[in-house]
Amino acid sequence: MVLLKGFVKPEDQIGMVRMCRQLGKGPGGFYRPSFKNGAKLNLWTMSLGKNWDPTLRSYGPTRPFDGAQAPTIPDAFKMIAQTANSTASEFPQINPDICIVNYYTNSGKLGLHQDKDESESSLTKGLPFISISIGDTAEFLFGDTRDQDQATKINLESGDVLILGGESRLLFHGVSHVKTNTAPNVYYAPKLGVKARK
Ligand SMILES: O=C(O)CCC(=O)C(=O)O
Ligand SMILES: [Fe+2]
Repeated sequence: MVLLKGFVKPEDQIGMVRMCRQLGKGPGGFYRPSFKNGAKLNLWTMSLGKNWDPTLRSYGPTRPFDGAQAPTIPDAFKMIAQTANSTASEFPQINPDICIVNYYTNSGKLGLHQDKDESESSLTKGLPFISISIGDTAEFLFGDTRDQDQATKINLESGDVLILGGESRLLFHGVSHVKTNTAPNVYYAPKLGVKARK
């Protein structure tokens, strides 16, 4: 696991927020997904490149509930993710074809989970996912099990990039809470997590 503090320049953070707002309002934009039992997750999400269905736990070109096609991943997002990826030279380099954008309001959170719905070959090669945080600081948990009490806590601040690859690719991770009004600029949204992967 590699954490690049303050990796994304302030002007690029603002550009990403603008782009997410614009894409989020269009077809395939932000929605609040549900668990299998019908309860809603505490975040808004959209998938770029390919749609990730949190209920089916699989990828496809369109999303089942409204038929919307996943918008294309903006080049600027790919560029930032790939530059961060090459900085963490211990991990293989990817050309991301999936980007999931999570938008957390003040009460937003995400339980401990593994990201393991990517292709078999992506997982066995330990291809990294690259997670860019923008906006309010999030308390991020990670560990070897789903046990929240044993997890390590770190703050993900605006502009931080976290890369999980190789041995750390299947770590359990989640967002315990968002620290309201900690973003460096009022223009920024509450926390946005932009995750690029293959
Ligand atoms: O938003 C984040 O920083 C993490 C999100 C996450 O783990 C996921 O979407 O699988
Ligand atoms: Fe995840």
